[in-house]
Amino acid sequence: MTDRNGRTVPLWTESDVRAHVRAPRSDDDKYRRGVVGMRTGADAYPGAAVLGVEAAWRSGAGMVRYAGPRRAEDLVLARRPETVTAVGRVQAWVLGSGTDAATRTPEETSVLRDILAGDVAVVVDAGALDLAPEGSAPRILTPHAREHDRLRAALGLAAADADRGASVVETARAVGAVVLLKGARTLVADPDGTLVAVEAGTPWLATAGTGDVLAGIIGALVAAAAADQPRLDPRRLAGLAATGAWLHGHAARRASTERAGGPITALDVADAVPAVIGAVLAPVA
Ligand SMILES: NC(=O)C1=CN([C@@H]2O[C@H](COP(=O)(O)OP(=O)(O)OC[C@H]3O[C@@H](n4cnc5c(N)ncnc54)[C@H](O)[C@@H]3O)[C@@H](O)[C@H]2O)[C@@H](O)CC1
Ligand SMILES: Nc1ncnc2c1ncn2[C@@H]1O[C@H](COP(=O)(O)OP(=O)(O)O)[C@@H](O)[C@H]1O
Repeated sequence: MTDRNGRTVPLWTESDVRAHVRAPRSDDDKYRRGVVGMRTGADAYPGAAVLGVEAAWRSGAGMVRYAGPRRAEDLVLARRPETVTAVGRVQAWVLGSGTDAATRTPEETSVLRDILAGDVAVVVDAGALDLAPEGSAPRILTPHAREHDRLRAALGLAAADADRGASVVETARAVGAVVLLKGARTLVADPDGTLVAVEAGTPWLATAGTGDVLAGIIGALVAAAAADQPRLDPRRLAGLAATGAWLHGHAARRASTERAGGPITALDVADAVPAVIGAVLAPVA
């Protein structure tokens, strides 16, 4: 795929995806499959917690641990009683979906800072993006265009211009983390300047909560990879992020196809993820 400046930006393919999805094994237990920890959802947006947790389960997590406000926790457990609300070890974190930095408590800010200063890989979304620049943990940031511009402003960079690819590479370098810029064409840059594009979705994806689902999918992929190999380098994290976007887009297409090409909701996307993963992992004849 050639961008508007004549550069070639590789498109993420199904065989790239296959190399980043961990197939379950007979010697697995739930911890070997990877545990995702999620601090998402707020009283204003409790549904985002449900969407992300659902997506992480549907993407093959061995366990999902959830921590958030009481109302969000109740909704998560009503939808997914499998979810564990006790504190414990995780192989990947998802922070920020359905939260707002402006209303975050100092206690929550302190917990997020500690996670972002740790060794466990973190997917940083929505209301936690303001804390991402100060983090040292391996990080995947998942902004949409407005969030990307806010992040760039915090980094002292001008708003992204029409050359989205150059902008997202610049952001990834400045923040020292993988940046996944959402859109009809999702771009993933690592801090070394490698850029890939994911074109997998449908315009029906432009509906509330699909970004929360994407964060949950990526969290499960990172946890599975980290359960095998705890130290994931930025190139690997970028591959896992691109894989998440590919699965998400194909799940959306599948969900729409099941509805005669009609509209979908965010939960429909999460529901369709297992069939997409199954097809990717199916032995090629
Ligand atoms: N079910 C849920 O709980 C959901 C929670 N969400 C969470 O909601 C939070 C905010 O995300 P956003 O992407 O909205 O944040 P943004 O701050 O990027 O977007 C809000 C912007 O949209 C503008 N806007 C609001 N309503 C509009 C309208 N009707 N027409 C045109 N412009 C309008 C506002 O002026 C503001 O500038 C995040 O934490 C996100 O994760 C969203 O994912 C949606 C679903
Ligand atoms: N026009 C579009 N075509 C295809 N995919 C889109 C389009 N617009 C948005 N998306 C995808 O939908 C998702 C929306 O995420 P986000 O903006 O974070 O929504 P929310 O905050 O409501 O969860 C992203 O994965 C993005 O790539």
